[in-house]
Amino acid sequence: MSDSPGATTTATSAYDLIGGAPSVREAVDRLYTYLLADEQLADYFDGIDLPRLKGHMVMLLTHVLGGPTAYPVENLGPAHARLNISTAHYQRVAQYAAGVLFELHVPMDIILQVGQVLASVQPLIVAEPAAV
Ligand code: HEM
Repeated sequence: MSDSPGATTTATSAYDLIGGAPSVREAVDRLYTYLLADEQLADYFDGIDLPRLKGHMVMLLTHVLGGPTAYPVENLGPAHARLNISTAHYQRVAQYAAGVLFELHVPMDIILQVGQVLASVQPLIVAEPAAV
């Protein structure tokens, strides 16, 4: 047991573990580079304010990793509602997100943790099949 003044019991967040803000920014930059280069996905981002979108994604990823920024997850529904996103396209984006984290040597446990959060917001992002 240590009572030294500098001792801390604060658990290191996944955010700190992967290198904090610079790592998150790099992950988001790479993610949108891949999404815009994918011909199945690029059209969704036509006319979108990309710096603003990246800023929100940085906030979301920071939030998910236990970092200092909050992002109201309930905003995801309204943000994607008009886009009519299919499950296949959702999966494509989620796979790119996992791939980017892997590329940046993020530990697999954290990638899986992020993946669970992405899965939990899938219903907010994917359009329900139209009732006929
Ligand atoms: C995989 C899970 C996804 C997450 C976590 C996510 C996250 C986000 C976030 C944080 C925003 C910004 C919302 C705001 O303005 O506050 C956003 C907007 C947007 N997302 Fe996603 N997204 C996902 C999937 C997708 C998919 C699958 C597509 C299309 C294939 C997509 C296309 C867009 C577009 C075009 C916008 C901009 C909407 C606008 O400003 O009008 N997203 N997304």
